Amino acid sequence: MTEYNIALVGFGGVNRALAQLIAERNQAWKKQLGFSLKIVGISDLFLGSIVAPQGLDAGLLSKLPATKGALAQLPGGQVEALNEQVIKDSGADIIAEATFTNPVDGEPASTFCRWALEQGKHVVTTNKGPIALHGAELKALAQRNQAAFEYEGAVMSGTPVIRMAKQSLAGSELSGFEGILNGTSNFVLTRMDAGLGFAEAVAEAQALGYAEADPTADVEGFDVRLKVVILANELLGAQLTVSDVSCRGISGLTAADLEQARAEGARWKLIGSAQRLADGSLQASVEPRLLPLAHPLAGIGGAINAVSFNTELLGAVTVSGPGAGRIETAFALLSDIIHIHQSRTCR
Ligand SMILES: NC(=O)C1=CN([C@@H]2O[C@H](COP(=O)(O)OP(=O)(O)OC[C@H]3O[C@@H](n4cnc5c(N)ncnc54)[C@H](O)[C@@H]3O)[C@@H](O)[C@H]2O)C=CC1
Ligand SMILES: N[C@@H](CC=O)C(=O)O
Repeated sequence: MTEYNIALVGFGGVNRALAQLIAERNQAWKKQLGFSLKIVGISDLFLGSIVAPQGLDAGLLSKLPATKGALAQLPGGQVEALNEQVIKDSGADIIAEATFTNPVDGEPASTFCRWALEQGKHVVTTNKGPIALHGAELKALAQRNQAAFEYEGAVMSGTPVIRMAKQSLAGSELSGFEGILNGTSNFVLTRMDAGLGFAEAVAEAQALGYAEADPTADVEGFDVRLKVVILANELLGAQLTVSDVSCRGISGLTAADLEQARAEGARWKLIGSAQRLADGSLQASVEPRLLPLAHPLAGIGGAINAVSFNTELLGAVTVSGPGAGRIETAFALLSDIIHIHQSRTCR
């Protein structure tokens, strides 16, 4: 039975939910999955940091008060976020990186990934910045150091999309995709349809742990733009950058627009898409689209997301499931760890 030492970088909603899952399920994982996880370090900008090669109590951690420097209350804990020390010196085999997504340059999360990969430590991350903005470099670094770099949760949270499409749609001649790829904006549109104001709906999405630290990224489409870049580069062999994807969010939609759509038997949805054109070029966009109710994406409500892959051999293949949520996204980290474990033990 394998025990992986894991360090958590960023201890907000997602990594705290991972600690909760470890506390509740580690024993069951030994039997079901053939491994368990020991938390040997945590760092967080707000909570501080701790290195504990002997292992930390995941149950206690998942209930740590969300107060400034709270990790300093634990023996050996510090008020400062000593990210580099936690990544390099905690004895971690795996770094779970879940700090803020920076949609402009992907930092400092990309540097956290580099520190880990340079030392041959595996990285699992839900952060979209490093993959969308530095994906090729980080994948090459991982390969050079025989480390895994996994990021299933970066698109559609714990709903299997990236690995599923890469593995199971290989050979199907994928030509593009369109999808609802942001839980917050879809939740906001659904709540506005039920009569809530825009700001109240955004506040609800924040309270439920769906929104980015700055929800502008959700409602202006910047988050979906990163996801379109990730999917296009992973699945369509593209080398897109964010500037290749036109982007408009939902902040311009009013209650009157939604009401008019209802009257016309349609719904507004924020759609991210990329399509390979006949000349081989790729057209990619993020924009609100008015969908007739019969459209497969029109009925997707709340924080649920869905993506339809266009393939030559199967036609459209649509995957739907949670697009955001703390436990849902922590599951994505678990699925990355399972993938790492299986790749190394089932050769
Ligand atoms: N919450 C969700 O539903 C999903 C989140 N994600 C991504 O996962 C990541 C984490 O999400 P959440 O946990 O919800 O966010 P969060 O905002 O709850 O937590 C992020 C944590 O990272 C810490 N942090 C920020 N910068 C840091 C730095 N430089 N050094 C150390 N710690 C730092 C913050 O103090 C905060 O506690 C984000 O990148 C987000 O975009 C991806 C899919 C779904
Ligand atoms: N804020 C994002 C979280 C997942 O990427 C969303 O709402 O989809």
